[in-house]
Amino acid sequence: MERITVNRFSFRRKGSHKKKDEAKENAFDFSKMTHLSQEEAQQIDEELFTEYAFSVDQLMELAGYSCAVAIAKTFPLEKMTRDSGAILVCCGPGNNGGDGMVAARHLKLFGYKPSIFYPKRPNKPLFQSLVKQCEGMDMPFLSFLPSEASLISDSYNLVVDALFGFSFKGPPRSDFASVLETLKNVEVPIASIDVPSGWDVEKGCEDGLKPELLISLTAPKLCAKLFNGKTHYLGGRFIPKSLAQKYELNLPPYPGTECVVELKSNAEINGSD
Ligand SMILES: NC(=O)C1=CN([C@@H]2O[C@H](COP(=O)(O)OP(=O)(O)OC[C@H]3O[C@@H](n4cnc5c(N)ncnc54)[C@H](OP(=O)(O)O)[C@@H]3O)[C@@H](O)[C@H]2O)[C@@H](O)CC1
Ligand SMILES: [K+]
Repeated sequence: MERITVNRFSFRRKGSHKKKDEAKENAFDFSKMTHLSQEEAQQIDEELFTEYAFSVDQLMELAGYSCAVAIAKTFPLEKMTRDSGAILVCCGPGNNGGDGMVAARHLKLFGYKPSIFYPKRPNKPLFQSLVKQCEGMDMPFLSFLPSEASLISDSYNLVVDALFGFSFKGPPRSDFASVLETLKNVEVPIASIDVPSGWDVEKGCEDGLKPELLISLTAPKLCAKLFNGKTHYLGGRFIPKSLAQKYELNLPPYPGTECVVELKSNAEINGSD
């Protein structure tokens, strides 16, 4: 490795870090990547709060930010054709919905035009603040979701699915069943946060949503083995090394200071591409 010495300090020559990261990524065996069960995902989440004393809003901010970055990398603003970057962010009643509002806030700062559909709001300060932040940044909240999928496809470039994450237990109850049915029929791409909503966290769902982008947080869940969309990112770069070792998480390294890392598609992993 080439080093330059300036006074007493020694620096790696610019670019050598990048090459090292790329080499590590290339060396990663995706066929051995960790996929979490629902219970493991919930246990890790719980430990982050209890053993490591993180607060929910800290992790939600990092999770949502990484989703916004993955979305912007996959669907660049300048390629969007409808209403200069209009996107629809659908948020559910749990923390997955919270990630969705954080992602919406960052996407707005990146120049997109998010509208939010948030039909079931928990009566908790965290979620009330997230709503207030989004309203304060001029993001409209839809009072209902058009039941005709074509109205959504005509108005938005992308739907962000932040309805349910790793705590979903199917089948979807009536209030959200119709929302999921509508989203199944939209023709614009869907970006799902952590788990495609309506999918069983471990077994997936054959006739469920078919997102084009999936952003797995912490680690892919078992259902991600059935994800056939174009792009898969890992985000939520907040896992302490000791926790990763305890759960034997085998995940590709994040490049440099990036908050997301792109994962190989299942077709590439299984060699059918
Ligand atoms: N460590 C990490 O990686 C971090 C992850 N984070 C994020 O948190 C997400 C997990 O969040 P979560 O645990 O709050 O649950 P989530 O999946 O949003 O949904 C629960 C809600 O759904 C409801 N519900 C369930 N089944 C239903 C059904 N069949 N039909 C209808 N409703 C149903 C359920 O209702 P209940 O059954 O309680 O009445 C409850 O209201 C995770 O995926 C990631 O996005 C980050 O924010 C922080 C760090
Ligand atoms: K989701």
